[in-house]
Amino acid sequence: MTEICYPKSAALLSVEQAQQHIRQAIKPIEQHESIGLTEALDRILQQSIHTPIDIPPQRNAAMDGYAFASDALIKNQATMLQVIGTSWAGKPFTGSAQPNQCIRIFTGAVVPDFADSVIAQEQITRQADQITLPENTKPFKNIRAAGSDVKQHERLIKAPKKLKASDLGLLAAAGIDKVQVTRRLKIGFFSTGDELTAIGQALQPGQIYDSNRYLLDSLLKQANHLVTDLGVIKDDSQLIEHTISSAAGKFDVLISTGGASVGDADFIKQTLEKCGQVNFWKLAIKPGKPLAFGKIDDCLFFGLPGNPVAVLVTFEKFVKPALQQLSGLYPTQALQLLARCETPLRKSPGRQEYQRGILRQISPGEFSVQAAGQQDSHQLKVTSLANCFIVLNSECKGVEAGEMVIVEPLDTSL
Ligand SMILES: Nc1nc2c(c(=O)[nH]1)N[C@H]1C(S)=C(S)[C@@H](COP(=O)(O)OP(=O)(O)OC[C@H]3O[C@@H](n4cnc5c(N)ncnc54)[C@H](O)[C@@H]3O)O[C@H]1N2
Ligand code: MOO
Repeated sequence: MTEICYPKSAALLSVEQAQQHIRQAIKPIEQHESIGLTEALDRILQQSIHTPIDIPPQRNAAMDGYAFASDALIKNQATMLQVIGTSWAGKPFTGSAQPNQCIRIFTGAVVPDFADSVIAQEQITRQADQITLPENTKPFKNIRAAGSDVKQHERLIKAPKKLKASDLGLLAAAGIDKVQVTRRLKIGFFSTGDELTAIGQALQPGQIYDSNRYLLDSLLKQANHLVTDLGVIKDDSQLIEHTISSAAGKFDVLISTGGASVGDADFIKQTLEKCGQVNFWKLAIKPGKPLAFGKIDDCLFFGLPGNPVAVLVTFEKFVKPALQQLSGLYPTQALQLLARCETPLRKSPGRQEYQRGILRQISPGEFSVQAAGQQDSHQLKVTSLANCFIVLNSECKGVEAGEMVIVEPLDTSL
């Protein structure tokens, strides 16, 4: 009988080492395009923007009331003024006024040059065209100066930045209708596995539904990504090689799931080696150990493990920051909080674990967490229940109930 000797695992790269390898391998995309504001949400701004005008462009009222010159105020006495006109928002008052005159004014309306103060209507009494300002009325109130938000030529937004709703509001306030953004990242992804069946079809013995493709598709859905689903590829080294080599030239990033480990039907790592280069394979992370990362020419390749929870974790920790960097952003770190762990957590030393947890806010700034359920890497229901990762470093040998742990929220509202 021939004895088979399986190679033992070499030392595993840490999460931080792997992230560093990825950062070093990435050259941000330099091509950009000009797009309209309505298309720009979540796109990556490539060129800093300065405002061509003051915002607000003119001095205007912060309250509905009356605009007057403070010289008219009589110390320790009520002041009577005559109302001689109105400044509406969008229809300024164009006349002039004597010192004892004022105008009716509305929030946002231009304050005419003669006036330096606005009083809210609730504070005065009015009879016909006469108003009475109470004694000790304060001057210079309720006027927003031109440029009090942003001065002309000041920088509005520094690139690179992923544009959010308030950025677009700010750009619109400056009258800017177009922005220079990084072109969309072209991302292709596929599943590997003979056992995979598309949803909508009946399962045959030994088959499972291909959940990874839906998970990955959802993780990738973003305004900045042009995503192509390349389907399911059988566990056949030639088919996998053909898929990778023919797709690499068309995408900035290729992502596969499954076939990343050491089984006889796992071909991802060796195919990547054949078609391009493997930067690393196998990490001290759980789940996600057999992640393979490399390049085929300029195309980044992520061979994610097949287990669905490993797909989620490796996407969050490695693919997401890589996509940010590729599109010109600085990769963001996950927000980490300290929470009291309500349940004991089992863990063996050796790999950094991202256990799935349920995080609760007890009071502002005070959190508790519990395991969302069992922690096997095929368990999607527990992952669906979870709203955070509980991060346990590789030396950790388990957690007692009541200990403080680091958590990374997956949802922004608890
Ligand atoms: N002898 C060893 N075996 C395994 C090791 C190891 O170090 N030595 N590592 C384990 C770890 S950790 C993981 S994770 C898995 C990853 O293996 P692969 O990337 O090769 O993935 P597969 O074997 O193809 O599949 C694993 C698991 O996931 C299911 N799967 C695959 N694709 C999908 C999909 N698209 N949708 C839903 N589920 C999918 C598949 O049926 C398997 O159950 O290897 C361990 N083994
Ligand atoms: O580390 Mo694997 O990714 O057990 O699931």
